[in-house]
Amino acid sequence: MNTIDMKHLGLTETFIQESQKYRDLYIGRVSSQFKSVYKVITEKGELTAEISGKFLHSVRAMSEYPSVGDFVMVDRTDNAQGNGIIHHMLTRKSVFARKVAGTTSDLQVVATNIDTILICMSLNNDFNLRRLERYLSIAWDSGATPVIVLTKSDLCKDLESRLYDISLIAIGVDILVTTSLSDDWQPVMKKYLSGGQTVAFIGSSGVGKSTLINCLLGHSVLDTGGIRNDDKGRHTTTRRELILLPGLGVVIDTPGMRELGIISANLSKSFADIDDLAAQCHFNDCSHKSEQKCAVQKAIEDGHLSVERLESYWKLKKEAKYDNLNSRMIEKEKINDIFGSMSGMKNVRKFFREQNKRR
Ligand SMILES: Nc1nc2c(ncn2[C@@H]2O[C@H](COP(=O)(O)OP(=O)(O)OP(=O)(O)O)[C@@H](O)[C@H]2O)c(=O)[nH]1
Ligand SMILES: [Zn+2]
Repeated sequence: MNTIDMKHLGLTETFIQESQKYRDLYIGRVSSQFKSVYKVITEKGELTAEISGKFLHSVRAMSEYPSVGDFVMVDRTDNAQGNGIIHHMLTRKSVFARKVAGTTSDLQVVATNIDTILICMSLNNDFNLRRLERYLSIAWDSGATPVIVLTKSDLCKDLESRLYDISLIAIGVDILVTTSLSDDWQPVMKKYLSGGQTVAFIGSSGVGKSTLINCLLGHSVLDTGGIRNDDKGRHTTTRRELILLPGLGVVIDTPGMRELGIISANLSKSFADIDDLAAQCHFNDCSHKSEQKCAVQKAIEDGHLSVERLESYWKLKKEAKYDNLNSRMIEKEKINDIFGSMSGMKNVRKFFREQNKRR
């Protein structure tokens, strides 16, 4: 088995230091999770592992279970003597969570320890500024840094005006223009992956996320919207969720990142312009609808702010009803909501097991 350079897998000094608390264990990174079975990459390769009983009992909230991207302490580096046991999880630097479809209150950690979220939007029919605002809000909330990746530039005739429109809503965010017909964009994108950094791609189906990942890899690991793989491909149905780019870093590509349901959003960053205006309204609790001396309405009248952007802000605000909390805090709130009145952790564990069954 090849040895893996753990630095390229995202292992930083901070994680190494924290790991030193745990003797006789090895550091690994979770590459996939299916029910209670994890795949963990260590320096010796990938192994199958499960959580120790003690870990299970120490868990206080669902978000404390390991997810794809987490660094964990595991008791072995291969499966020669059976499944590994995960004893601890190292402190996360970012958390990407979403609400579980069909329920109003569950929040699920989708992926962790992402440095950069590459928000993909195609320059042809998928182009939609309101959707971009939504993705930016989600990305900022996770603790990772968003970058806008505009795809399929070969299909776009008015790039200049699109870039201008985006510059008005994506304050302080890098923008990258790509097309699968050339690889001019690759050096810039690789900047976000160098030195073992972790990126994740989000964006609507069909915008070209898999195509970009395959281009970066130089070969095809992911099915794209085109022709299906050959027979070999069909049998290897479990898709890779954590992809190591040799000499660079890590791409996280989990189904959860692709199916963004209702969101947890940080609007103070993605709509900083509206917040700044609101601070100038005459009334502290101005709703920017019909109040006198409303700076937001004034900006609309003066043409400095579009009605669509304000409506998008309201819509997201309503959707993300816990709008002042970030994902991590919401996770805690949810647990309190769900289990506060019941008999504690027994229920949390039961809930987690049922969650697993449902997946
Ligand atoms: N013209 C053009 N087509 C592209 C480009 N990038 C991708 N495509 C095509 O767009 C289609 C969808 O690409 P995918 O990479 O599968 O899209 P995806 O975002 O991974 O889609 P999901 O897996 O559904 O999330 C495929 O037919 C690609 O060949 C591009 O730069 N230009
Ligand atoms: Zn106002």
